[in-house]
Amino acid sequence: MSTAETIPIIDFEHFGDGTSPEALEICKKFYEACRDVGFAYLINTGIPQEKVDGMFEWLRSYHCYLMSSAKLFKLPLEIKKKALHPPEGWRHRGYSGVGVEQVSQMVFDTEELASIRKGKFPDFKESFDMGDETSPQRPGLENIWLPEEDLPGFREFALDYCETCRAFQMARVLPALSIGMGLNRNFFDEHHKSGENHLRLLHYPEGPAEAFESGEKRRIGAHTDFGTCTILFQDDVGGFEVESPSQTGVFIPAPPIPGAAVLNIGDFLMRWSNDTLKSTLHRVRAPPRKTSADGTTRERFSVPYFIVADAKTTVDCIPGCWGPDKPKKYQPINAGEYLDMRINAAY
Ligand SMILES: O=C(O)CCC(=O)C(=O)O
Ligand SMILES: [Fe+2]
Repeated sequence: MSTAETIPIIDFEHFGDGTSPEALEICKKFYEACRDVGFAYLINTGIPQEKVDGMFEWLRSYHCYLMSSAKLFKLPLEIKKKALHPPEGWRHRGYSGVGVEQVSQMVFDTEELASIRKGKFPDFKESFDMGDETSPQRPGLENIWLPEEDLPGFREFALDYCETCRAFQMARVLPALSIGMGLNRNFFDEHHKSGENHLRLLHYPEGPAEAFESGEKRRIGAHTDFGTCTILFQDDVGGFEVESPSQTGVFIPAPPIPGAAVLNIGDFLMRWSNDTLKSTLHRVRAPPRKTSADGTTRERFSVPYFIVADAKTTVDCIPGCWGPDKPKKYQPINAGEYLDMRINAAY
C-alpha cells in the first residue's frame, strides 16, 4: 500500500463555519482518517505559509550575501543553556540538549527506564519547548526564554505562531472532529479553554549515515503522542514514519508534502473515543541514504504543536462510544497527571 493511499489528505479550504454540506463531507473524511489511520495530511489549514516558513527560519542559521546570523539551534551551547529545561521532565519548557530526552512508549518503571537509557543511545536531537501565554500558565510550566538580546524577536514570533495554531484548533480541528464523531460541534471546547498547548521546536543534527543505519544513533523512537492531537510541520528532509494501520510493527514513511501539516490523534482522543480514534505509533528515522551522499545524513527540523486538554479535565469515555456491547477500555484519567507521567518517563 502506498503512503498516498494510507495517509489521506484532507482539504479544509471549504470548511467555512462547518455547517455547509461540503464542510460536513470534510468532517466525515477527517473522522475516517482519524479512525482508520490516526493520521491525516491537512491542506488549506488557514495557517499562513509565511508563518510556517518563518518558524523554520528561526531555527536555522540565516545567510544572505550581506550577512549571516545564528538562529535558535545554531547559537552557542552556553547561550542555549541560558533557557535550560528544568531537571523535572513534567516541567516541559526551555532548551534540552542532545541526548537529554529519550522518548519511550508506556514504560514507567524506574529500573526499566534506566536500562532503556543504558542499552540504547538516547534520541539524537535537541529541542526547545514552550507554551501559549494567552492564559495563565500552570504553576511550574511557565515559559523559559532566552534573554531577548540573545535572539531578538524570537519570543514575539513564537507566541504569535502558537496563537495562530490555536485559532486553527478552535475554528476547525476540534469542531471537525466533534462533528465527525456525531457530537455537538463545541463538544471539546470546554476541555480546551486554558490553552495549555505545547509548541516544540526540534532539531535533529546531521551525523554519519552509518551511525544511523547501525542504530548507534536514532532520531526519535516509536511513541504515541500524549495529548488530544498534534499538528506537525516538517522540513523537506524526511524520515518521519507511521505504524501501518494493517500491520503491527511495520512503519511506513510519511514524507513531507509542501504546504501540508500532518495531524495525528493523541492518547486523550483515543481514550475519550474508547479506541474508535487511533493514537498511532510514529517515529523519526534518518532518511534513506541518497546515492550521491557523502556519507552524512542531513540535519532535520520539525515543529510539532501539541493540542492538550486543560490539566483539570477528566478524560473518560464519551457517551455513545461505550455500552453493554462495547465496554469501557480505559479508566478515567486526569489530563494533567497523565501528561506529567508520560513526560517524566522521557527525562
Ligand atoms: O520530528 C518529528 O517530525 C516528529 C516529532 C514527534 O513525533 C514528537 O515530538 O512527538
Ligand atoms: Fe510524536
